[in-house]
Amino acid sequence: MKLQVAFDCGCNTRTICDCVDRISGYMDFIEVGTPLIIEKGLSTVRELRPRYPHLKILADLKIMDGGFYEANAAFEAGADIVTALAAAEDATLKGAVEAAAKHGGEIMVDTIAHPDLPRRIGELDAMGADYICLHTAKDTQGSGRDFAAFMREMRGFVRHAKLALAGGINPENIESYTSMAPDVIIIGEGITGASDPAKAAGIVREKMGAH
Ligand SMILES: O=C([C@H](O)CO)[C@H](O)[C@H](O)COP(=O)(O)O
Repeated sequence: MKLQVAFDCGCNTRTICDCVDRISGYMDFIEVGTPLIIEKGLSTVRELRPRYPHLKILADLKIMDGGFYEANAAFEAGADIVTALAAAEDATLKGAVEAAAKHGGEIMVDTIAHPDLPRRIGELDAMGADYICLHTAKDTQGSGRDFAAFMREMRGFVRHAKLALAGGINPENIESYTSMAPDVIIIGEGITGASDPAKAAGIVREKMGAH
């Protein structure tokens, strides 16, 4: 089980490096988050690439159109994994998968807000998504809904792709997610927003165990 740490709002290359330098022993993937890419483009990916050759870099583009072009740009900047949205057209997702094949990279398809996941997950698997991410949107995290239960139901539809889980996961609730045996656990604020990110990452890694 891999740990992806997401760097989103208010981050920049310096603050990411300050945090990664303290927690790199606990983590596997650096996520350059969507808000950061909207603010700074792909420059953060370019700056982080040479500094962390041992960590995978995921560019959270959440591609909705222009699949080949946008994914290709992120791989050229140095990303190992690029995200696209399950709600995109098949042609878009196939283009992103094609760009990944060109660069030896991978595509993570984010199912956020998709209305018919049981059907779409099967199609994503068939299109060659490397990862399928079940994702609770930041804007719904406080709604009181049991998102872990929904993910547990949906994870059964993922047959071939690696499974990633994201959205509101933290050191306190992580067992509800590790119990689904995902390939990747994605955590943003639960680590980056903690008063002691190294302590939070250590607890998370311990609870992820030897998986
Ligand atoms: O992808 C994300 C979100 O859509 C904002 O761009 C986050 O990186 C992901 O949800 C993980 O962040 P937390 O919910 O803070 O753990």
